[in-house]
Formats: sequence, C-alpha cells, structure tokens
Amino acid sequence: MTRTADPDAWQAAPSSARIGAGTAGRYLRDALLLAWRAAPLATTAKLLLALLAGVGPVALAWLTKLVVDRLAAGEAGRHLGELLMLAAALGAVGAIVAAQPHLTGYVDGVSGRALRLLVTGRLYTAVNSFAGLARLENPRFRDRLQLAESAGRLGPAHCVSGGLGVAQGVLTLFGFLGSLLAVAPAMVLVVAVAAAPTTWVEIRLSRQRAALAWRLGHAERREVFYARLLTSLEAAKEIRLFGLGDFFTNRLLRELRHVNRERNTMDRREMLGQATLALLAAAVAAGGLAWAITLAADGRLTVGDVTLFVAAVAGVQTALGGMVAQGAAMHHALLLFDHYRAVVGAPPDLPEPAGAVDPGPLRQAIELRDVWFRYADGQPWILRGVDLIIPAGSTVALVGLNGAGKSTLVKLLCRFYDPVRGDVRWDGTDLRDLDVVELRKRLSVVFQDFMGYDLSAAENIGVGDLERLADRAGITAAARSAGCHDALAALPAGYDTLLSRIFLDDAAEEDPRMGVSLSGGQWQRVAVARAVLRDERDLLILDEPTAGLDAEAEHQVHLRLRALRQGRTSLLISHRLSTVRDADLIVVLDGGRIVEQGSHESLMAAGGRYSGLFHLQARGYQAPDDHSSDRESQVRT
Ligand SMILES: Nc1ncnc2c1ncn2[C@@H]1O[C@H](COP(=O)(O)OP(=O)(O)OP(=O)(O)O)[C@@H](O)[C@H]1O
Repeated sequence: MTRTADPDAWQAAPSSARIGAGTAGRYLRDALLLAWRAAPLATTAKLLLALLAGVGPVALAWLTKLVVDRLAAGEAGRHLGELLMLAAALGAVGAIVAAQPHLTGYVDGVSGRALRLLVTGRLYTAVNSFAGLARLENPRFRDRLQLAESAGRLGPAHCVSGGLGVAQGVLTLFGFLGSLLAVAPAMVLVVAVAAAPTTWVEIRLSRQRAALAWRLGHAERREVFYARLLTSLEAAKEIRLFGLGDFFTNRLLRELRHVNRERNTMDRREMLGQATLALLAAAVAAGGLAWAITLAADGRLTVGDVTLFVAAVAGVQTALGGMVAQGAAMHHALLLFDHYRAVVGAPPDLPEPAGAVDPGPLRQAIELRDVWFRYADGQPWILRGVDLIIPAGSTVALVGLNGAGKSTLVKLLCRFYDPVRGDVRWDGTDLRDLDVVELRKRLSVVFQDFMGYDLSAAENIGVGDLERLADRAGITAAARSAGCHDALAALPAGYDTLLSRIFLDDAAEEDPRMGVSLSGGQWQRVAVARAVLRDERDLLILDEPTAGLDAEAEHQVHLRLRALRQGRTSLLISHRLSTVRDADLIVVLDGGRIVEQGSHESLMAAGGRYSGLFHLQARGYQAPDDHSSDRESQVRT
C-alpha cells in the first residue's frame, strides 16, 4: 500500500477563526498530553495549583462569614477557641492563596520551556520529513509554517494554561454561585444573566484575534523578509551600491503600517467591548450590594451573609472575567495550535510506498521515460516528454541555454519532485517505489546554488557525509581533490576556522581572525569537496561545478573531477562546452525537449545546435580577424 501524498493536505485543517467544541476538546487533550509528556511533574503541580486557586477564594469568603457572624452575634467570648481555629484556617488559606500565583508562575515557566522543547523538536522533525520541495515553495504553507513556528511553539503551553485557568474559574464560579444560592438565590440569576454577554463578547473577540493573526501572517512574513534583507550580509553590497536601503525600509514600514492599522482596529474593538462589560459588571455589583443592604436592614440577612454576598459577587465577577479571558486566550491558542497541528500532522508531500525498495547499487542505467514536468498546475511545462538514458558507469553531459530545464531535471533525479507525466527509473524501478532516503544516500550532488554554511571549514566539507564529519584525513583529501586544501590550511585556525562573520563563539569573538569569509570561487571548491567526500556514491551530479572558478582552477578541478568520474555514473551540466567534450554522451536540452544527443565528435559533425554553441564559444577566444572564417558555420542559438 502506498501512503498517498497530497502536497496541499495541510490546507484541510481549519484556517478560519472557528473551531468546534469537539475539535477544541480534542486539541486541548492533545496539548495536555504533550505537556504531560514534556514535564509530568510540573504538569501535575500545575493541575493541583489550579485546583487550589479555584477553591481558595470561596473558602476564604466562607471562613470570613463565619468569623464575622460570631463576632456580630457577640459570641466571641463563648466561642473563642473556635474563633481562633477559624482565624488560623483563614491565615492558612490566605497564605496558600497568596503564594499560589508565584508557585504557578514558576511551574508555568518550567513546564512551558519543556513543552516548547518538545514541540519545537516535533515541528522541525515534521518539516525535515517533507521529502520534496513543493510545500516549502508554497506561500500559503510558509504563512502557516510561520504561525506554527511562532505561536505554535508557545501555543500548546497557552492551551494548557488557558484550559487550567478556565477549570480554576469554573471551580471558583460554582463555589460562589453556591454561596450566593445559600444567601440570596435571586442574585444567582442576575449574575448569570450579566455573565452571558461577557462570554459572548470575549469569544467573538477571540475569534477575531485569531482571524487577524491568519490574515496578517503574509504581511508579517514580508515585514520579516525586508528586515532580514536590510541586515543581511549577502544583500549588503547591492543594497548599498544601488541605494536600495530606503526602498526596502519603506516597503518594510508599509507592511508594518498595514499590520498596525489592523491591530489598532482590533484593539479598539477589544477596548470598547471590554469597557462596556466592565461597566455592566460594576452596575450589577452596585445593584446587588444595595439589595443586600436592604435585606440586612430588614434582618433577613446577617452581617456575615452580607460580607459573603459582597465577596461572592466580586468573586463571581472576577472568576467569570478570568474564566472568559482565559477561555478566550485558550480559544486563540487552540486556533493557532491548529496551524502547528496542520504542519506536524501533514501527510507526506510525495507518495511513500508501504514496501519502499532500497535502490541498491546502480547496475544498468537511470532512465527518464517521456518525462513531463511543470512546477504547478497552470504554469508552463518545463520538461516536455524527455526520454534519456544515463548508462551505469558513463558520463552524460547536459547542455542548453538558460532556462532550458537542466537543473529541473537534476531535481527530478533527486526526487525533490515527481514528474507530472512519465517516470524516472533506477535500474528499471520507478523512483516513486524507492525509499527516498536510501536513494539520496546513493547520490552526490554539487548544486548550482550550493550552500555556504556558517560553520567551520572542516564542517563545511564534512556535512557532505555526516558519518565522516570527524574524519579529518578524509576531509583534507576531499579538499585537495577540489583544490581548496591550501586555502583552507592557510586560514587563521586552519580547517577549524569558522567560515562566518555572523556567528562567532565566545573564544572566536576574542580572536578577530576567527570569522573568515571565502571568495566565491573558494566557496565553490568547498562545495565540490563536499561532493568529493561523498565518494563511493552511485551517481555524481555536477550542476555547473566550476562556474565561479578562474580558468586555471577550473581546468584543475575538471581534471580532478574527471578522475573522480572515472568508471562512475555521472551527470555533468556546464555552459562551458570545452569541459563536457570528453563526456560519453552529450545531451542538448532546449525548451524542455532533448533536441540532440551524441558524442562531441558526432554532434560537431552534425552541425546542429551543439556545434553552433561550441563555435560561438570558441570564437570568443579567437582574435577578431579569425571570426570571419567561422561565419558560415554560425548557427543561431
Ligand atoms: N521552483 C520553481 N518554481 C517555478 N518555476 C521554476 C522553479 N525553478 C525553476 N523554474 C523555472 O523552470 C525553468 C527552467 O529552470 P532550470 O533552473 O531548470 O533551467 P536551467 O536549464 O538549469 O537554467 P540555467 O542554465 O540558467 O541554470 C525556468 O523558466 C525557471 O523559471
């Protein structure tokens, strides 16, 4: 059975500001389970503290009523022992109620941090499990990922705190409502009616807040993008030279203004709603007090009843306010937790066969059969019916103009995407039936847009094969092959030099020589060394591996790569045709179609596209006078 993939399945989870009671209950349970798994002790302590915080105020009010009633009845002398016991109980409960917020704060911190660790690990494990690239290229997914990253990491902790806050409020509320029922049953009705609009308004506000977070996600991501751009070292040259600083700052401020406007509107709504609710609460409290005083004057309530009544009205309103606020915060956190769940629970973006096959060593060939590919529905076809065989042990070169689809073909070989039509086969087995992790272990690639990591020089090569990260001899040999050993050895701390001007560890910060940047060509050699370290792989793919190198270095690196390719299966992409002429097969891609293939000699003899490109490049190295002799052989490219 194949685990079906759906690159858009993450969208199925609700992205609106509504969440049903059943879903909310499920999410809350999941958040609690996560909290329990992350920090069982702290979570238990949180539960107990919430219980204490819930019943504490009610106990205080009742103890106060009992003391006041005894004192008002002039029975202090007769019941002194009992009164002192009540006073001691009041002190003890008061101490617990006073200490509870501090204990809760501490426990919240401990459990929140543990939970964040767990949730963060799960989030990035999920992101790493997406085998393809399409999801990461989807702007809506990135919005969701950002919400999952920011709110999602704290979201579960907020869900738990909110849930416990609500539970605590419910305890207090029912405790005081029970008390009110004992002294003035009609007042229960008044308080309950007054609570209804509060609950309704707060839930509405919470929905609006969550919808706003979703709506603003895109603008906030752009804001972060401009902010990063303005401080990015890579962009700094162009930004300064082209005078782009104000341009990007203005764009950043435009996004920020938009976000501010929306948030101000939301705050205004919140302020108006909550101020109205506060007025309503004050009116209910004042009316209730006047009523209780009237009853006490008639002798239908004791002084203790009035104190209990006052405490109960205040307690109910505080509990209700807290409950609704915590409930709203929980509701907001649950809606944001939804984004986290959508990312973490997203099904595979590429189909995963249940019985995925280990590709095993390449023995015959990699074959593309009538491969059609485009990056999204409605976008132009990038590959149009490509049929290509890369025989095991041979070097195939892929050439063609910019945008012909060469790098796209490489991405399909790595299975970053699946063909829309047709298939790619490894010794006859469709790549879709292979274990993608095992497949990638059999590939070594120098990507056109390779990475330069803010790590040490040795690590920058070692990441090519994590098992050899500590294999200094292997790393040095790879660097020699790629022609960057001398440059790396000459760095201030040799291979241990941090290739970064951004992150310096404590020791490095004190040593101004530690953060070093390489030249473009040197970085490229490091990328080649990374691929060389990954030797013994079945397929070596080199996508413009020497584009940034000087002529001498290019020659040397190609000589070494040629030696490395010897007897291996390799795919070489290069615009410099002199570097591909010794390939066993040269394939010319044009507009997503293979228009020619053959050996250098046969393609030159055919006088087609390849020969035209070759002559064009060769002419670039000749004196102007020589050009006339070539004019007849010019082919439009
Ligand atoms: N992630 C992507 N999403 C959408 N379109 C893309 C993506 N990557 C590449 N393309 C488009 O696919 C086409 C082929 O790009 P590709 O990088 O495969 O060309 P190439 O032959 O390697 O070009 P070059 O010689 O410039 O490296 C281009 O038109 C490009 O705009």
